[in-house]
Amino acid sequence: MEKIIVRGGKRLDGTVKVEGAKNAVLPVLAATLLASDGKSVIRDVPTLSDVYTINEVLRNLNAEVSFENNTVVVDASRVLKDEAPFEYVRKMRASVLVMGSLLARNGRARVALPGGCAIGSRPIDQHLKGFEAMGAKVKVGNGFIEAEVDGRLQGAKIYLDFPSVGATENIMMAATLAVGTTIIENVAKEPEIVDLANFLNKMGAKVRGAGTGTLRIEGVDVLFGAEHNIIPDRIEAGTFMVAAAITGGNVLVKGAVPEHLSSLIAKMVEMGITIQEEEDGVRVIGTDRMKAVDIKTMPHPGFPTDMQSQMMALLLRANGTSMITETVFENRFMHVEEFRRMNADIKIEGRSVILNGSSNLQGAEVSATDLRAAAALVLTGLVSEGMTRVTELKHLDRGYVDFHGKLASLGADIERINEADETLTEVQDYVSDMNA
Ligand SMILES: CC(=O)N[C@H]1[C@@H](OP(=O)(O)OP(=O)(O)OC[C@H]2O[C@@H](n3ccc(=O)[nH]c3=O)[C@H](O)[C@@H]2O)O[C@H](CO)[C@@H](O)[C@@H]1O
Ligand SMILES: C=C(OP(=O)(O)O)C(=O)O
Repeated sequence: MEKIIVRGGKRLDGTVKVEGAKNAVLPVLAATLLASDGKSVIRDVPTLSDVYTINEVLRNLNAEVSFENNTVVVDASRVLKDEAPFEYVRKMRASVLVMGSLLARNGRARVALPGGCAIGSRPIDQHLKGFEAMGAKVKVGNGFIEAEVDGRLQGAKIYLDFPSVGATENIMMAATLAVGTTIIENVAKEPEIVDLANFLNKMGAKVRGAGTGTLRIEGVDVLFGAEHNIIPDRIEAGTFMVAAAITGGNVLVKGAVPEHLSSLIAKMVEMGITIQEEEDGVRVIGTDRMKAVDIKTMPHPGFPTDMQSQMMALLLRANGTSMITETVFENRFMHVEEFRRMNADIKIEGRSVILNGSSNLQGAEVSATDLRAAAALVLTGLVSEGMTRVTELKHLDRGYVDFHGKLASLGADIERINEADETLTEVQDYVSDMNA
């Protein structure tokens, strides 16, 4: 088993570069299936396990896929299969994003039902409601969802009950090849939605309104492969901004786009942290006197749920009591128990967490419950007394490239080891304690 080992107490200093966004590249790669003519070339693709998984899903559907030097090339011009099996959906829920493309391209899609996951039950009823409104018949059975349409999908007016990111993306992709115009109301406004719409338009689609609450998609007859650069990962950027602040350091997060991070920046400034927008990124200068603040996660441009656990780590170092309310996912507080193992003064009250910033954090062996929790536990380790070991790194690898290496380059005392190497580390620590 692999572990990250962090020893607390180092201030971070230097520059760290952000990768392309996981949550932008996954729908963009799903959208490459819409091109029946020409290859798509997608650049700035991070080497994450989720990217390898979606590439496998595409190959399994009969697309030709290569991934080298952060560039994925997809040729989806052959006849595509229409089934995404459970082995992929189980690994990565975003596999359901191929459904809209397959339905539009083949008139049929069969995708394994995603189960629940560590952050809630995560139904996909809004995706299916959209497909049905466009004329598809949807059946659920034997662990699969099947959607089928006689001929082509038809443009429709669809209202989402909640601005779901995945439903907005899946319905948008399906609507690009529908007959007539589709209007989707109450859609998600995340930067990743805008990135997907930009890519679809480069393929020949007619998508308007991305980034606002309403999308208008005029269907076209055919889409072509296109070239695209993925936007920087605002959640990875935010995670390094917190890393800088939590250690009282001074770090330039290169590639961070301030407009994508406005709610996080506002909260960090409210805490007394200095944030400077520079030409090529965002600089964070920490302080020893951070103020407690309240946070409520919301769809974009509200505070992102994907930054909730990292912010929790940061608030454990602020002066006073903070409250964090999670409104996007029903159960995204699994990391709270792990923080308690690190001596955090923190409790769950319904959909909120109340935490006391004067906690005397102590290193412990903790287990990551999802990818952001993994990052947050490492961040807490950076400021805890003694050694923290973080396990279940498969979660971390879904969303962060070389997380420990990047933190080490900023001065953190951190390493990633196999369990077998740990005995060696313990012996080395014992020897250095004896010599001290
Ligand atoms: C790959 C990707 O981009 N993942 C992001 C995406 O996930 P994802 O697209 O799954 O998130 P959604 O915005 O769809 O989900 C938000 C909430 O809506 C609910 N819901 C969603 C769809 C539906 O049909 N019915 C329904 O009830 C979900 O259970 C959840 O409680 O947006 C989330 C919210 O910003 C982020 O945390 C994820 O990192
Ligand atoms: C929850 C996340 O991702 P996913 O939707 O892929 O599980 C995330 O990126 O924090």
